[in-house]
Amino acid sequence: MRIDVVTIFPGYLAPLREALLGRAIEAGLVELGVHDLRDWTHDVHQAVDDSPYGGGPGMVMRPQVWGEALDAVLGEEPARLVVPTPAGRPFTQATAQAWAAEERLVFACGRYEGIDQRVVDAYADRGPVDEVSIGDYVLVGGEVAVLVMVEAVVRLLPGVLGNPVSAQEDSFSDGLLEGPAYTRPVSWRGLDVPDVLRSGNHAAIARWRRDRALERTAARRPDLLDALPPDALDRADRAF
Ligand SMILES: COc1cc(COC(=O)c2cn[nH]c2)cc(-c2cccnc2)c1
Repeated sequence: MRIDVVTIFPGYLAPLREALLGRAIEAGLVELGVHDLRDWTHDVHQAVDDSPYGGGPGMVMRPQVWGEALDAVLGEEPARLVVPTPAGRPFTQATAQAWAAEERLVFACGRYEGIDQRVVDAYADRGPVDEVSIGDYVLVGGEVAVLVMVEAVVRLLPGVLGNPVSAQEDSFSDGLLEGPAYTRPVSWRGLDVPDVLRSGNHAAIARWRRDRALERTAARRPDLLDALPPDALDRADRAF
């Protein structure tokens, strides 16, 4: 997979070259290109924004600069263009799973009040364009959202995670939140590891873990329970 990011703050994307993701890049599992949007400006001020038509607060990013940058970065290769924005569709584990199958992802990091809508419109007939949100809050720019989405996607690529099974057993992969996890020591500050986890009874352990996941999901994310397909919960599950 090749990932390109266009931003006015390339340094914001430096963490992508650290640790697990950095090793995936070094191992050739993923290629990463980070591009400075200002490289496609031609004026002495390297202006990337301008006042919004119709008035209103803040500035809007200019279409011409983005057009030259994305033409150059996208080239002729097909790619999914992703624009992080509070106004986007929710980015979920399902989105990450789908994008992990893509050959190319190109991320456009907006700042100010956003990017002139014609940029999204102009590229919509060249290939898939996704305006996506990582949550219901407003950031100053899309760069942090790109760090989140790239990590969620790249960890799913074959060979990136040491133990791939954990990608399948992720939170959300069975539609529920993960329950509590424990490790040594068995007693810590007067708090003990639940006995069942040390019983060696794998059926009881699986039941206990499922019950804790259902309990946590009902308490913290009832919306996820409502979204489960009807056959997802068996009779023992319905005890919750
Ligand atoms: C491309 O257009 C954007 C992008 C961003 C950065 O992304 C996020 O904030 C985000 C992404 N997922 N959840 C939040 C922010 C604005 C923005 C700023 C101020 C007022 N209104 C909108 C616009």
